[in-house]
Amino acid sequence: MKPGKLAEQDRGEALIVALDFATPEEARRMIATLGESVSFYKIGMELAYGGGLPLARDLIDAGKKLFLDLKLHDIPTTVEKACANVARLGAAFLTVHAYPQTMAAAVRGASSSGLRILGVTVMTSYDDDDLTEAGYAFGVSELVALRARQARLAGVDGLILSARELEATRREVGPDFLLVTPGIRPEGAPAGDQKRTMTPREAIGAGADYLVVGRPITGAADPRAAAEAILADIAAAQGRAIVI
Ligand SMILES: O=c1ccn([C@@H]2O[C@H](COP(=O)(O)O)[C@@H](O)[C@H]2O)c(=O)[nH]1
Repeated sequence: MKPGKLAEQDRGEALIVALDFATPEEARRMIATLGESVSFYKIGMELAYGGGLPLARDLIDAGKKLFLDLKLHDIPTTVEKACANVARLGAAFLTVHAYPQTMAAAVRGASSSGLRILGVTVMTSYDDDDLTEAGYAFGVSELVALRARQARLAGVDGLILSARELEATRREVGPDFLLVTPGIRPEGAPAGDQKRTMTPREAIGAGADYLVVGRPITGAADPRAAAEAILADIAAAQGRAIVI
C-alpha cells in the first residue's frame, strides 16, 4: 500500500540528502555525522555502483526513509521487473526517466508495494541550449510540461524537476502529485554543474514537496550545521517552528 501524501509527516522529511560518495564507508561516515538531523537519504548511481546498495537495507532498518535514484530507462519488461525487485528492498522512492513506456512499466512493477515512482523530467544540469544540442525540439519548460502530462497519464506518483518549473507544473498535476526538486543551492553556494537552481526557501515557497541536496551539505566544512540551516529555511518557508 502506498502512503498518501501526508503533509504533516512529509514536512519533517522535506530534506533528502544525496549520498553521492564512491564507497559505502564514506556514506556511512556522513550518515553518522548528520545523526538525527536528517531522516531521508538518497542513494544514486555513484554509490549504488560502488557497492552501496546493501546500505539501503541498513538505512531502512535504522528507521530512515530511502530514495533510490537509479533513473531507470530500458525496454518495458526490464523496467517492470527491475522496479518489482527495487520494491522488495523497501525504498520509499525510485526514479525512472519520464518516457511514457518507461513510466507505465515502472507503475506495473511497483504495484501492490509502497514504492513511489518518480519520473525524471529534464535534468537540472540542462538548459534550453543543452536540449537543442541533444536534438529536442522543445525548451525546458515545454518539455517539463509535456512530461508532466504524460506522467499523470502513466500513473506515476510524482516528478523530479527543477524548482523553476514548480508553479506551472503544480497547476498541471494538482496538489497530490509529489514534486521533488534537486538543484537546490543556499544563498552563495556554488552551482557546480547545476544550471536550474533555487534556494531552499524559494523552492518550498514555490511548492516543492521535497528538496534533494547533496554537495551544499556533504561538501560543507560542517555538514550537520549546513543540513540544520537548510531545515531551518524549510521550516521558515512552511511557516512553522523548527524542531531539531
Ligand atoms: O535532474 C536531476 C536529477 C537528479 N539529480 C541528483 O540530485 C543530486 C543533486 O546533488 P547536488 O550535489 O546538490 O547538486 C545528485 O545526486 C544528482 O544525481 C539532479 O541533480 N538533477
